[in-house]
Amino acid sequence: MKIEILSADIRKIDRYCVEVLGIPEMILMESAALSVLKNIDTENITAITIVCGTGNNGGDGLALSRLLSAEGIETEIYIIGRIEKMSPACRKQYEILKNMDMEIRVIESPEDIGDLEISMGKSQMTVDSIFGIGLKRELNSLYSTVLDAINDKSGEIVSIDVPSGMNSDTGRILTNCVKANMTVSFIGRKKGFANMEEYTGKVIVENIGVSDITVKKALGSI
Ligand SMILES: NC(=O)C1=CN([C@@H]2O[C@H](COP(=O)(O)OP(=O)(O)OC[C@H]3O[C@@H](n4cnc5c(N)ncnc54)[C@H](OP(=O)(O)O)[C@@H]3O)[C@@H](O)[C@H]2O)[C@H](O)CC1
Ligand SMILES: [K+]
Repeated sequence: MKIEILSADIRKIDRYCVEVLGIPEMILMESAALSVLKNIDTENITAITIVCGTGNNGGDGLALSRLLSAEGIETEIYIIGRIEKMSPACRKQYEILKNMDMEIRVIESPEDIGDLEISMGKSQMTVDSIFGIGLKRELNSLYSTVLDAINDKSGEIVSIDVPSGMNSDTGRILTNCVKANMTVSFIGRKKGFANMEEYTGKVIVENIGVSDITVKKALGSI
């Protein structure tokens, strides 16, 4: 889509895909993860740290971790926040990784970010999948500390859908924000990205298998 899009529109499109077209949420998530993978130079990267939240943006990151590890890339996976808070799709991705015996470290307190800092320092890339279009309110010290650490310790940074810390509708920074080299955003360029390249880096829009006609139907414009 060439238009700039609001989170409310993305939610309508999501609902339309799931409830009217019958596309399972997990399929949309897999498409999202595959579209991020497509934009990562897997030939030249050996280690990636993936930092996930507990919503569906985090679920995208967990799905991507599985795809990256299948490519032979060393993945260091972190979840920020409490497991009990996970959205159903994020939890499902978490359970799949657990069934695969993949190591996942959970950080619930800003004092516990030591391993994460070491992982990001050793990796060539950090994937930011903490918050997408679902970010609300100012960040607490756990999240603001982690976002600062991502900016300080990472090599290249790729944000999934939205650089974490930014309101995707307005571009407002809630406390602080990841400064990505690249943001792979889904379905449409988010309205809040205008003049925010310092945080988004290069923006790539991927359709995740949702056509322009589906978008128009979902939004009631045809
Ligand atoms: N059609 C699509 O584009 C698809 C997008 N996908 C991905 O899904 C996310 C949106 O997922 P959602 O679960 O709605 O939202 P987020 O993951 O961005 O965030 C929700 C969680 O974050 C918590 N939250 C929000 N603000 C804060 C804050 N300031 N501090 C701490 N925690 C916060 C929120 O908790 P609440 O307490 O507020 O309920 C949630 O736990 C989209 O961006 C894409 O990446 C799909 O995967 C595919 C389809
Ligand atoms: K993100």
